[in-house]
Amino acid sequence: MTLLQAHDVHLSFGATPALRGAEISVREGEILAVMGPSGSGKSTLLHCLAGILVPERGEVVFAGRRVDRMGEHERSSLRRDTFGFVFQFGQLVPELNAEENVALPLLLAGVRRTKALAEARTWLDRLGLDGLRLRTSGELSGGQAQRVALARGLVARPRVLFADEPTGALDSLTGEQVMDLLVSSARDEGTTVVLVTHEPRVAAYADREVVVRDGKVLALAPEPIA
Ligand SMILES: Nc1ncnc2c1ncn2[C@@H]1O[C@H](COP(=O)(O)OP(=O)(O)OP(=O)(O)O)[C@@H](O)[C@H]1O
Repeated sequence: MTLLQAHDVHLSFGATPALRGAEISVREGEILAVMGPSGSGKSTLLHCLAGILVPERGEVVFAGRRVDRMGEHERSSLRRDTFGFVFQFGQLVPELNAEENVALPLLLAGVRRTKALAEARTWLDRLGLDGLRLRTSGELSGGQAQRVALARGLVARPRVLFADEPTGALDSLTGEQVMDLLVSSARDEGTTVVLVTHEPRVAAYADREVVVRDGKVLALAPEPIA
């Protein structure tokens, strides 16, 4: 079943067209990799799907709801309550420790602090970070910080996890560890994942790949079975 869809989406930044009639369908529970060269429009497409940006033309539909027609308040509730995010550079709040960073989405959703922190600890344990829960981002390695960011992206049990180059700042071994955790956690939780990456090794973790080129989405045929 299709959970999230963009149809004929156009968006420009000034004179620069970033999306020019993008079409994409994301099925419930799948891990979809969005590939393509630098500047092709991958991040802009992710931002439109996630209700961060509003297209100038076209439709974005999540679970039957027109995201492109929502006001800022409704889109921000959707992002907070239904979507999770992991970005390239973790973007942890530097003043907070790992446990508090992970608890943030729950606190923003109104969950009591003790409950939110307990849930955060569960996720830190799951991602092998139990010894690091009181460290701030400055006291974590890049891979550890990105695992904390992953825990934060998943803690509120989002329907869709948007991951924009989640391993882009990591060496390849650390990147693979983060992808292993991302994929296994998403599968366990039944979370749908939209993964933007330009690395084929990262895209190989996905169930399906599409390529963005010049603001349009090209679907790839499935690999023939050898
Ligand atoms: N906030 C912005 N202001 C101006 N131009 C932008 C902005 N965001 C993106 N663009 C432009 O829109 C086009 C698409 O950018 P986008 O970031 O979506 O591509 P991308 O495929 O994700 O690239 P990369 O892999 O390098 O991150 C590019 O030409 C980019 O320079």
